[in-house]
Amino acid sequence: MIFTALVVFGMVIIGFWLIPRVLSRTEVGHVLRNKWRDLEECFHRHQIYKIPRFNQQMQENQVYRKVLTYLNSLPSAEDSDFVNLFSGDNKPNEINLAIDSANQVFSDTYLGSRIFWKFEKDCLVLKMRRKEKRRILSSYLQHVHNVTDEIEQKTKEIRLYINAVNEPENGRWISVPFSHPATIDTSVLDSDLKNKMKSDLESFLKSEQYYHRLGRVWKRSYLLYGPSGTGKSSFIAGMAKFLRYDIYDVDLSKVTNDSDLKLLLLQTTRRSMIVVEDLDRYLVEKSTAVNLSGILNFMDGIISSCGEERVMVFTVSNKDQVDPTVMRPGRIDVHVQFPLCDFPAFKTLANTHLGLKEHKLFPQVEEVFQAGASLSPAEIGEIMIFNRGSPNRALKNVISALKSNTDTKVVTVTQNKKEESFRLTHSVSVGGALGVPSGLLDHGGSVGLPPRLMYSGSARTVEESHGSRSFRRDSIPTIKEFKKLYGLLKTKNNKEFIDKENSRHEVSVF
Ligand SMILES: Nc1ncnc2c1ncn2[C@@H]1O[C@H](COP(=O)(O)OP(=O)(O)OP(=O)(O)O)[C@@H](O)[C@H]1O
Ligand SMILES: [Mg+2]
Repeated sequence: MIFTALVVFGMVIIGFWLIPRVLSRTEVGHVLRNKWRDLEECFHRHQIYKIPRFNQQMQENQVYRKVLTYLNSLPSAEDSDFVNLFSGDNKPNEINLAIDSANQVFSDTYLGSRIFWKFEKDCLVLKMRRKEKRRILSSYLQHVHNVTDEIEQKTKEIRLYINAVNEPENGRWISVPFSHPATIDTSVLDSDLKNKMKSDLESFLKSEQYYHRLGRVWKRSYLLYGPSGTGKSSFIAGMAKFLRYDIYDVDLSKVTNDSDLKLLLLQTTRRSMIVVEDLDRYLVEKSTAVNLSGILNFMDGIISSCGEERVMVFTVSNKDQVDPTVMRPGRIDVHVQFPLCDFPAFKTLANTHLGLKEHKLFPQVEEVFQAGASLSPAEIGEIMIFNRGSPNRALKNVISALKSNTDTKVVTVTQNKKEESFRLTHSVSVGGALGVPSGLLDHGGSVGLPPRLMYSGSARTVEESHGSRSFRRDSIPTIKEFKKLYGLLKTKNNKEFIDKENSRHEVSVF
């Protein structure tokens, strides 16, 4: 008797333990759950909304597209009976899941209410309890819109827009997909600075209400300043990728007047980054038809309705040459300095470019840096890339390049006044706009300096000189002349940047 009672008791326990598990893991459980939900819904009156795929003009209904994106992101979509697999649009190796319209119902939960979606011929059907529609309908649709926006923002292809001269049929901008490999993390800069920049950008993205409460245009402006080859353009690429914003790269030399600049701004879209590179050069050389007030108005985004949700980025080599009104707080919100390479930055480059964490030549490199030598990260990076097959040779070449830089400086100090009047405003460049290389490597180079710097005659290699002598843009200077110029340039850059050592990697948020 006792034995039978124990057996029954054991079976009841096993039954209670086993049945829920079997039901939760088998098709039977799934079907039963669905049937129970259907039964539950039978006791409620429902409201039905239809979202047609096409409008009366047979154009795609944007709401339909958004809802479809939203439904694909729901966990119930992943668990549904049929799922389609597609390769990614931009990444063919990626496999994406997409819901199948075959007679399936997708359920969603919002503010405690259950909502059902299903496909019908060329439309999506939304079903919710009638008594709940007032409470949740509009905020649910807003929620769908927000989630979709976020997904689209994350997955959208970034484009680079360039202002063309007179292309009225296609608008003033022409665009290409932007696939620059640089990110904020790959920039060799102080990691604290990079984190500050990331959180600044992140907080900008979330600040719409804040800006509007203050009656301000929702935009933020950054000034990236530092000598050529210090990574400003690459950083812009990283910022755009971080924000997932399109880039509008304004070439001021192609802008015909102030109103043309306004027109360009009008034709940019929300969530974009407007970039003006080398602003100091345009202002000093007056090589643009836009005058200072035109640039100031452009920076202020006076046409507020078309200046919303924009990030503006300006780069300059020399901040001191820029009219202070351009940089007043509010017009430029954040200043970021891009310094020449120092020893810690060199070590990062050695690690990323050559895979070296330590090396017996590092103390020697440090010594040369301590003696005041410096090159841009671009110059050092080029030496490393060129010699990447032999880290030893790469380091030796970096040392000789740095030493020749210091030696030339010593010579420069003793040079007569006439030679000192050489002054380059924007002279050595290894990267074009947004880091697109502007010249081909010439492999005939010898020690240290990257061959491109030694031998390239590309337009940007020696761009301008002020003073008693000048090189034509297309002339190729002799190595001796070039080194002389190069040394003089570095003296100027070093002085500026050593003077500013205390404010190194400054981010000032006004
Ligand atoms: N701080 C850095 N971190 C990583 N890479 C860098 C850095 N500085 C320069 N480089 C590399 O050097 C090349 C040139 O850099 P970039 O064009 O961004 O410099 P820049 O400051 O914009 O120069 P310019 O003022 O001449 O336009 C790029 O390939 C970039 O990857
Ligand atoms: Mg640049």
